[in-house]
Amino acid sequence: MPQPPIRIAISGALGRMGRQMADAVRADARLALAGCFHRPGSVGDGLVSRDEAIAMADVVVDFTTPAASAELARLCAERGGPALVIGSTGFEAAEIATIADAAKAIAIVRSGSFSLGLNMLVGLVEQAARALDPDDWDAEIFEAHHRHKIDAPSGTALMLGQAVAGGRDVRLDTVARRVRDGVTGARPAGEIGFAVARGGSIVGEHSVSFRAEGETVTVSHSAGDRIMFARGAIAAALWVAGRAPGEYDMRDMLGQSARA
Ligand SMILES: NC(=O)C1=CN([C@@H]2O[C@H](COP(=O)(O)OP(=O)(O)OC[C@H]3O[C@@H](n4cnc5c(N)ncnc54)[C@H](OP(=O)(O)O)[C@@H]3O)[C@@H](O)[C@H]2O)C=CC1
Ligand SMILES: O=C(O)C1=N[C@H](C(=O)O)C[C@H](O)C1
Repeated sequence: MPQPPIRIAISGALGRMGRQMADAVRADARLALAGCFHRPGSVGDGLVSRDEAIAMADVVVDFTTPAASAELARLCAERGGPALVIGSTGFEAAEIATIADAAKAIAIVRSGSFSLGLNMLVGLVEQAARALDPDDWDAEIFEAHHRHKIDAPSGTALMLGQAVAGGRDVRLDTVARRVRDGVTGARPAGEIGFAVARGGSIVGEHSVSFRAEGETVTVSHSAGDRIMFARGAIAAALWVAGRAPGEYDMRDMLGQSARA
């Protein structure tokens, strides 16, 4: 029996990822575009209101801002659905708490990267971090993005940082060095460092280096086109439709959750 298409609403539809998502959904026979919405009050250009889009959808896919995503999660939870796929990055703790609370009522997949390749790399990074003694091997994460990006380090860089911290059985926030400037002192063992570049139209470059006396191990991921983020978000939407309430990530979806 052919399944009816999953109805997808797109939040932030006029953004870089929103436009990619709308094209990808239109091109996918398993999906129907339930409605595209932008900021509240923004209509025309094929847009509907947020309320209309939510009412028509099985899943909302959201690439906007942390504040907009948290508000959307609260709203969907209040109504008992639809499910959510959140790709926004740069969250504060309070916004993460709002999303966690909403996930008690609806299913939410949230990831700093919907790239399948990147999520595979996260597993490799965790494995390397587990194998390489932090007293000898310094972990440093580098990311580069286009000039329009507003948050740093990127959501992906923070995922990679979590993977290093997870492999070392430490909490990232206790060892992360997100910025260096001035006389910083020598590098403490166990620190996880972040470096950031912004410019031009770079879609997304990430690398993790482990450096010891006399040798370096580097793994990296290079994004050439936003379409693969859209394809990953579609895979997440198909996976989360009709799923029990809870907060999920790409690794749950790929069957390799490392969560305690
Ligand atoms: N997880 C992943 O795989 C990926 C994540 N991202 C993340 O997704 C987010 C969006 O990225 P990108 O598309 O490049 O950014 P854009 O700025 O191009 O798009 C975001 C859009 O959201 C709109 N917006 C703001 N507030 C609301 C609201 N309350 N309701 C609906 N729409 C709203 C913005 O409108 P306005 O222009 O008027 O401000 C903007 O058009 C970022 O956090 C980015 O880091 C990006 C790529 C992949
Ligand atoms: O803002 C972007 O463009 C991207 N954001 C995500 C992030 O913060 O890691 C994913 C991707 O790198 C593109």
